[in-house]
Amino acid sequence: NALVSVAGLRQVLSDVVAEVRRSVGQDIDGAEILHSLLTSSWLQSLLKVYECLQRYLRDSPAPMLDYASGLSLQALLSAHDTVAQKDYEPVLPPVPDELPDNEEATRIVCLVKNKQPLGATIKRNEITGEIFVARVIHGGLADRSGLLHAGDRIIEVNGFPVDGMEPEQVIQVQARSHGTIMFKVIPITERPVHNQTMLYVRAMTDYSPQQDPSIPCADAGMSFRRGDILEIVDQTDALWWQAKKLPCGLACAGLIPSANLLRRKQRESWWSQPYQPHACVQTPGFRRSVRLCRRRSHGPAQPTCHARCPSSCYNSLNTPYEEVVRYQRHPENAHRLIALLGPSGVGVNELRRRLIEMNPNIFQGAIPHTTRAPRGYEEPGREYYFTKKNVCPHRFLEYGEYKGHLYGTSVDAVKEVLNSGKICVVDIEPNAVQAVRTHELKAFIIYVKPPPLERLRVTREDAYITTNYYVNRPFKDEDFQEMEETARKMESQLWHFFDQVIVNDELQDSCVQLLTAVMKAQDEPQWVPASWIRPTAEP
Ligand SMILES: Nc1ncnc2c1ncn2[C@@H]1O[C@H](COP(=O)(O)OP(=O)(O)OP(=O)(O)O)[C@@H](O)[C@H]1O
Repeated sequence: NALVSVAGLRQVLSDVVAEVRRSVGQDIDGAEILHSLLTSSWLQSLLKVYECLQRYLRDSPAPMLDYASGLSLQALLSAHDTVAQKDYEPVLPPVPDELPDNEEATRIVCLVKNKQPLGATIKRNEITGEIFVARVIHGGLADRSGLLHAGDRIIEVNGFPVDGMEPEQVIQVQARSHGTIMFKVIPITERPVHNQTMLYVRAMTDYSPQQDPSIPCADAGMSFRRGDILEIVDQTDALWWQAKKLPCGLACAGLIPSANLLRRKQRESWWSQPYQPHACVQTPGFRRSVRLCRRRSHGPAQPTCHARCPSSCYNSLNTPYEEVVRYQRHPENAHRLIALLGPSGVGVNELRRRLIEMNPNIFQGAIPHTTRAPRGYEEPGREYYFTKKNVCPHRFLEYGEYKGHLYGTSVDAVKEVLNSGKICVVDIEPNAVQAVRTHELKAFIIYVKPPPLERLRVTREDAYITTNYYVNRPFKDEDFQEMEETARKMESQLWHFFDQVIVNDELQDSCVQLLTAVMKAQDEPQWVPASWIRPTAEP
């Protein structure tokens, strides 16, 4: 017995190795798999069995009584019979007697209905009136049965011939049945080859099947929000994909528009909307901090090196889904850039300053460039990099002008901190989001969100706001309202880029949350754009 079990165990372990190899081949993060594998309850149970067997081999226990082995065999057989005699619900109806002559061609499929939907959609051939299975939803009842396939022709449902019926009538027939439902089908002869590779995407837009009249079956649809991570499980249909939302609670997938279809829908709705002058978060959100003099200007927006639109307006029109992969920084690789973003006055600088103060050996800001002359106490490369040239030709994350001089944070300044082994923490404007989401900086973007108005009033009672004219004064209700308005705009345009959201209510709590998020970004697996890891991949 022990030998048989050891052989079985060996089989299970080699299956596990094969599974790990397959997953590694599919570019899943290795450490995460290993962790989930080692903590899985079944492996623990398996190891316990193994230990028992080892102990058995070592101690070679002998039965206390001669007839003990006979007794245990009897007990085993009796347990087997009890289980085998149990009636499992429900009883399936008998297979009909009169099968058509060409019985080879038909198949009787009985499915036991539970609370779940059937997980298949149907369509009618408008010329012949024949009813077909249009699609089988991945992980649904029909799919798990393995007996119904897209393209199967349905002849009867619960004994009712369905040819010529409207799809809605067929659905009514099946809805009336309780317990089991029987289909008579002519299976499709050539099933499409499923050549699925695992694909994960980040949704760059919101979608609701209930508001989409073009979806073949709204009940089979899946809604999602910008920023959600979706696992695409079926792309057979060019228009309607099947996907699951992660972290995955449901076994059953839902229908979502394919990238092409969604792009088309977005363009159509974009054209049909009344013209609005560019409504991106530009100047209203600009920080007032003196540091970079990115003052709120009352004139038109300052052009910046990265003056492209930061938000969904262009970006998500081209890429409604961004392909993502699981990425975990290797301890020897540079840290990910930590980019903080939030409406002016919310506390981005305060949080950044406190984080760096907590441990300046680990956290550091990037040193800005300026075209102004150094002051007496300033040392080049400490407060600023002093440059005579216009800062724009450098690769700048952002820059602005103050009293005729340019100030800016360059990609190189960020990289210098990262290359020194420290964690670089910067605060960015909305228009720098794209500039930090790159293969080389791999920014982890933290959005600092204002708490509700009543909490702002309480927590900011003794705080001071830096106004446009660099005057510190207590916060007023108008400041809070402006902060919330900017927050709304930022969220509506950039939500899908946020890796973490911190509501800056109690400052101490926010600092703890920030530190936790920063360490998580460096040490735990995260979803990142696939193009960061495979730079040659299509963006
Ligand atoms: N959670 C908080 N509770 C109380 N006061 C806070 C909190 N967060 C920030 N503050 C205070 O609010 C004021 C504005 O914060 P901070 O300067 O960090 O804003 P900011 O988001 O960087 O905006 P800007 O760059 O426009 O100044 C500061 O006086 C800061 O100490």
